[in-house]
Amino acid sequence: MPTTSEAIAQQTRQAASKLAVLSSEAKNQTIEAIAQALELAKDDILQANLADCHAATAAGIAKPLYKRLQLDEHKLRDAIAGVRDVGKLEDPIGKVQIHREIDTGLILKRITCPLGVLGIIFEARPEAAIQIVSLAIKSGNGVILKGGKEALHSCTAIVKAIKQGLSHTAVNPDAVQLLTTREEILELLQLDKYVDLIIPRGSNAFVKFVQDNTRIPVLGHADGICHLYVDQAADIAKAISITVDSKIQYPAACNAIETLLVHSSIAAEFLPQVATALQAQNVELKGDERTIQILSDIATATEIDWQTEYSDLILAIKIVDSLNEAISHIENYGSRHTEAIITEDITAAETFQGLVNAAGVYHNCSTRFADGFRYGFGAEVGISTQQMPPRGPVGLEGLITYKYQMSGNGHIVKTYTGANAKSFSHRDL
Ligand SMILES: NC(=O)C1=CN([C@@H]2O[C@H](COP(=O)(O)OP(=O)(O)OC[C@H]3O[C@@H](n4cnc5c(N)ncnc54)[C@H](OP(=O)(O)O)[C@@H]3O)[C@@H](O)[C@H]2O)C=CC1
Ligand SMILES: N[C@@H](CCC(=O)OP(=O)(O)O)C(=O)O
Repeated sequence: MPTTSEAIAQQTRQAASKLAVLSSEAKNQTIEAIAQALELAKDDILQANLADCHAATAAGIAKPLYKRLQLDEHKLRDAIAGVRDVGKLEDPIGKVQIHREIDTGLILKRITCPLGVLGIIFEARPEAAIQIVSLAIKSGNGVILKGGKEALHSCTAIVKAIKQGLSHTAVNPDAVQLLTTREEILELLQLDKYVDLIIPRGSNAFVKFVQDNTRIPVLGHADGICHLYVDQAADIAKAISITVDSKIQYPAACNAIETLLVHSSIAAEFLPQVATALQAQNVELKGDERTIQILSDIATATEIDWQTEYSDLILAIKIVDSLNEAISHIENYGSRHTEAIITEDITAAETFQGLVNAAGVYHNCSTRFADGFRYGFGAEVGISTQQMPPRGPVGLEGLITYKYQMSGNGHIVKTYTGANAKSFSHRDL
């Protein structure tokens, strides 16, 4: 007797195999139908989100996490616009990457194709479900979603609307599914027969837990312990504005900074100004001993602070004596997500961007740019923090694979071996 999750995964697999061979036009019509269905269900979705927000408030959710959970009319409108943006992107499926004559009449092609079925577990951020589904459909994949428990009603209303939209298209609504409990996730992890990729968006511990408990390939989207290093050659005005944006523009996002590293030769001038700007936005500051000598009214940062992703209006500050010291701090405590340097010294910027090992290494701009929409990918499934590709914001390209197609006319390998071996032509067509 299959478990509920197994039955769901089986249905998703069947629906996905049909979706995989749909034309670009049919997929784009489907994406438009999803956008329209979400618009039609707008009131239900916003109502469901209100219920989630009330429950989360009663449970004492932290303010930045509340903002992440909240789906107002503007956020929903932007998410629906994002669906249509994905529709406008080039179809990533069926692209011929290699077209080669191996010998006369023997032709090799490498062609992009969908992965199959994706299992995506994400935090309590309802619009993520919308972004993920649009990318999954455009890349020809079925998708099984599981959102954070605080977003249960919102995700249920969103997926209901999406399925409603799909019911008028060439795509079977079974291609998109929602799981709602942790127990179902544990079952999902065992379903390597039906699921081709698991993407866990969550803490390092959760991503590791998933990796340790499944044979399905895992694309980890883990912690963002992001740093901003203000170099001795920084432009102070730029440094202040970028620090404030990187911290407060969306503090619960994984690409917000948690630690500010400041070169000692600029610290006395920079720190009081940046502290005023950050404190005006209610950011709580913590500093190492040298920082506290300049900013006497802030708390002391300890070893734990360098390891912490606050996801909140809190920032740890450390003074360093060199670019190398900043790089080595990031090497020790960074999570390979997004790291930035503020400097007018091009050599320092190049050294930082060359040596820091992270998915994003930025110069003179905010870490908050780490985002699929801002990179021009239309949307993102999340931000991969693993070393192997896909790395950073994952868009359509991260959801496809390829296959080799070969066509001959009775060709056999024996012809190309032994004393009278024929040579391959290996001619790109
Ligand atoms: N790189 C990226 O793209 C992203 C990274 N993150 C990172 O995730 C971290 C925490 O985010 P947060 O919102 O608290 O997310 P959590 O790690 O608490 O939860 C994320 C999802 O994982 C599920 N989950 C967590 N633990 C388990 C478990 N043991 N078994 C089954 N399911 C589980 C949750 O389910 P349930 O809610 O039901 O418990 C939820 O659906 C932060 O470090 C953040 O930076 C977050 C989003 C994107
Ligand atoms: N790319 C997103 C942040 C990535 C993300 O999903 O973060 P999170 O808020 O932890 O869910 C953004 O810039 O808003």
